[in-house]
Amino acid sequence: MSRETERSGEHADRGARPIDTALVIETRGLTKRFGHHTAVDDVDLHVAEGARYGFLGPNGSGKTTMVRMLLGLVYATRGEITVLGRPVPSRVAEVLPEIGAMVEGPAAYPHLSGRANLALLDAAGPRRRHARRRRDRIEEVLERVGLGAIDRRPVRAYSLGMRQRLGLAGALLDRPRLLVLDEPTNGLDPHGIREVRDLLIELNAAGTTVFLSSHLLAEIEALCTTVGVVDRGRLVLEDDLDAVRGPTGRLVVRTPDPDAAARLLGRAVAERYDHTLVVDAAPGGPPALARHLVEHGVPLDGLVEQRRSLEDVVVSLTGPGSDTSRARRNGARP
Ligand SMILES: Nc1ncnc2c1ncn2[C@@H]1O[C@H](COP(=O)(O)OP(=O)(O)OP(=O)(O)O)[C@@H](O)[C@H]1O
Repeated sequence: MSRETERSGEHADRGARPIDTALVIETRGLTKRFGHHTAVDDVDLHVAEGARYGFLGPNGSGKTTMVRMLLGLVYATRGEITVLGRPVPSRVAEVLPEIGAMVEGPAAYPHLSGRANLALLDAAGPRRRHARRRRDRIEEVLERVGLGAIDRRPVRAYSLGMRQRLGLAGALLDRPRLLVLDEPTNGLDPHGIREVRDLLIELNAAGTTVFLSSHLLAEIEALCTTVGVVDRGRLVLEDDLDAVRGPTGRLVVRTPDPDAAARLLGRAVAERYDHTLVVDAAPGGPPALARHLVEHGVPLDGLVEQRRSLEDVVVSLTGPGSDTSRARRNGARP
């Protein structure tokens, strides 16, 4: 799948294209304006069933607005949304029971305990009829998000990380087919971030499609299979992460004797640091270069294709955060 999006130009066939049922989220020409400001601008999003989709963009680029529209919490100015095969917002009530969501930080009653909050959520959800199993469901999701040991303290005494986990527990209550999470690791320490990542990978392996927004490139890179990059409301890239991080046409050579390697390879060496050389690829690829080096007595620790980093791609496609650039235009200090 490769869908580098057009920066301008309308999609003539947009209205005529049938809905792709392999997609759990699809938007066409989705636009949201707040007054004169366009927060989301003509976005065609494609989230495949089973994907871990990372919606990446700088602060103020429109991620939260997009997520809120997907859940029917904000109405679009223009465009169409289909989630799990149903149009949103007109039939959002039919799909919400299959979606676990956490938007703009977890919402909870601060004077109640985490368990009491989950019990209220559970009672309001589609499983409310199975009240006898409520306690088990709550313990199961608390365990999954690493809050199995919480006591009766009210949520107002929780750290931001604990609230985030509680929000995630709430999103998991109904074993959703689709998880929509806005900045799910906000406020977590590195240990917590890793736990949430492992949990999302585990849920995804069991069949849940994961859509998450983040401004954290490393988080998307470590977790996602597909990435959508948004910049000032526009989707500037949507592709599989493997394709985005495609080969650069160079090879990375690690050797205990970089001087000998550099002498042998001459002008093919594009960069050099410590025991690593970045070399223009020649015909035959890594095997031919490895043979050439070893035949000339250059010992090798490793030799791999160099791949573009997600960071390089994103920086080349995006500007500074839209809030920053707007502030600059208005003469304020960033
Ligand atoms: N209700 C609103 N009224 C007016 N402007 C809004 C409203 N909600 C969002 N915006 C503006 O729309 C733009 C996109 O905001 P949004 O919160 O969607 O961005 P974001 O990518 O989620 O940012 P962050 O990463 O900082 O949360 C911003 O410039 C924001 O100020």
